[in-house]
Amino acid sequence: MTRRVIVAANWKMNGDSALVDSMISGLSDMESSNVEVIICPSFPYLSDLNQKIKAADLDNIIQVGSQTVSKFVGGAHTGEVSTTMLNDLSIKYVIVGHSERRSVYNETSEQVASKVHAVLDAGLNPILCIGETEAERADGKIESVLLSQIQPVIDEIGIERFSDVVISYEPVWAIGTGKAASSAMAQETHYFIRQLIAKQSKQVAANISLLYGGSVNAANCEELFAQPDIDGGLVGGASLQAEQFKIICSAAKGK
Ligand SMILES: O=C[C@H](O)COP(=O)(O)O
Repeated sequence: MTRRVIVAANWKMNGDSALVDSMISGLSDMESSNVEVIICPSFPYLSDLNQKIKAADLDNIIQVGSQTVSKFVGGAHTGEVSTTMLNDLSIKYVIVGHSERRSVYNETSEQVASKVHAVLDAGLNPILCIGETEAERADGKIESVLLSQIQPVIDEIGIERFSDVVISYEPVWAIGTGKAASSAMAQETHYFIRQLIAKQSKQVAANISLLYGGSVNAANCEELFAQPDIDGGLVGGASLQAEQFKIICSAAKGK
């Protein structure tokens, strides 16, 4: 796949039917652009949001994504949701390996790799989250941590398919803290990620989309998205307000 500009909203375990409605009305004047806009609500709202996006004629601008998925295709897995079910609801994107899934639900990089594989095999688009903790950064382990999160996925799906993966670099210390990485710091890490992939395929490194996540807001998005190796963002808290989210999506236009 070729390099794309993407702004994705991760609502996490926030929101309700009222948020779906207020988001549709707040984003109703959004215009088509080079930016792929994705909204990822919790499972119960996927279908409602998708249908309302279509009804509002926004489906050529906004797509819907899931926040996680099972690596299994079906069967006795209580509480899980499969890629087949997401396809049935016409969901196009899946966030995989968010740091909250890794730390709270103990998802390993190998399990994350299996999920990415399942997502690709189902014809869906994975957004693979990677990022170091504050302690890992302080210990100078950023590069080894990122490699340990990326390599199992490449080993699982092969380097050629890796360009179909969207990566979101989210330093854990920047998530939900209001302390975003500086644009220079984020660019430096994105450049490192692209070089790391280039060692295995220059073409994949050039084509892969690298998003930044972690306290992106209306005030810092422009500077972050102006960086050459940042292709958009994965936005948590600021995506719960249509006006802020629109500003963030606009900042990615023309990249
Ligand atoms: O998936 C989104 C990230 O975890 C960022 O969340 P945040 O924008 O609330 O810091």
